[in-house]
Amino acid sequence: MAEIMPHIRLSHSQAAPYALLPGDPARLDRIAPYLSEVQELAYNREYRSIKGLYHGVPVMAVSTGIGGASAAIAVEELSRIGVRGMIRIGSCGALKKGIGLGDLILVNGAVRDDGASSSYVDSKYPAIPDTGLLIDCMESAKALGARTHVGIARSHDSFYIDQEEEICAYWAGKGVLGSDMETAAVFVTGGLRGVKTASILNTVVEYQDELSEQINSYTDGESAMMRGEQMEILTALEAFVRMNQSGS
Ligand SMILES: O=P(O)(O)O[C@H]1O[C@H](CO)[C@@H](O)[C@H]1O
Ligand SMILES: O=c1cc[nH]c(=O)[nH]1
Repeated sequence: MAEIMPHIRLSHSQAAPYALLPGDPARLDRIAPYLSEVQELAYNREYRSIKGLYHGVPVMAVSTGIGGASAAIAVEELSRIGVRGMIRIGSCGALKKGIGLGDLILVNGAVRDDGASSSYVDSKYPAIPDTGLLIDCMESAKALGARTHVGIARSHDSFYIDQEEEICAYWAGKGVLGSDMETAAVFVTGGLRGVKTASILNTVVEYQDELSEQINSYTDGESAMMRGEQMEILTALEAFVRMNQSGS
């Protein structure tokens, strides 16, 4: 019998070549309408998974929970069952004025301020996406008319440390566009395991706005943030179509 991975609770026979990686399991409900022949696969801890077709291309969506540690487990176990392309579709806080709610950040490198990527490899190893998959994302976002910014994100492990504001100001001063918690771990584990990865982040907090207030209004269906989420889902799905067409 095919080996079932201990955390995602999936085996090789259930895999698709491509996977969307949202943090939040609830985001799968908003991905499913874009797919046909949708199957619910598994739900263990933070790892919920579905599979379907997007324009005939088999795609999974697997939630990774909050933080690099659980995201790295997802990348590991998905690569072991044969997934070759993974795109994180997450939310982020902007670190630059002018990046508005619902704008997408297409990450071309991540500051490794998380613990998980450091457990894997020395911090001199770069947290970068697959170049071809990033280009596929950039072209897809442009074709869809999404508001995008291409640049660096900072992946961190906690919202609530005492120096949070100073740390954000420091990285903003270095030209970093936004903060999330998983991109660095996804890029580093993907790079080490030979998986093509990318990360698209939907802005849910503008720079220097009140964090908890905006995260609380994130589920408002009418909001720019929800349109941003729809755009990141479609951008990633279209990028997988391009990746599939190029045979990579
Ligand atoms: O919206 P998701 O993908 O969960 O991503 C962001 O939201 C969570 C924090 O609120 C962290 O996981 C962060 O990276
Ligand atoms: O500011 C934010 C918002 C979402 N996710 C983060 O990691 N930071």
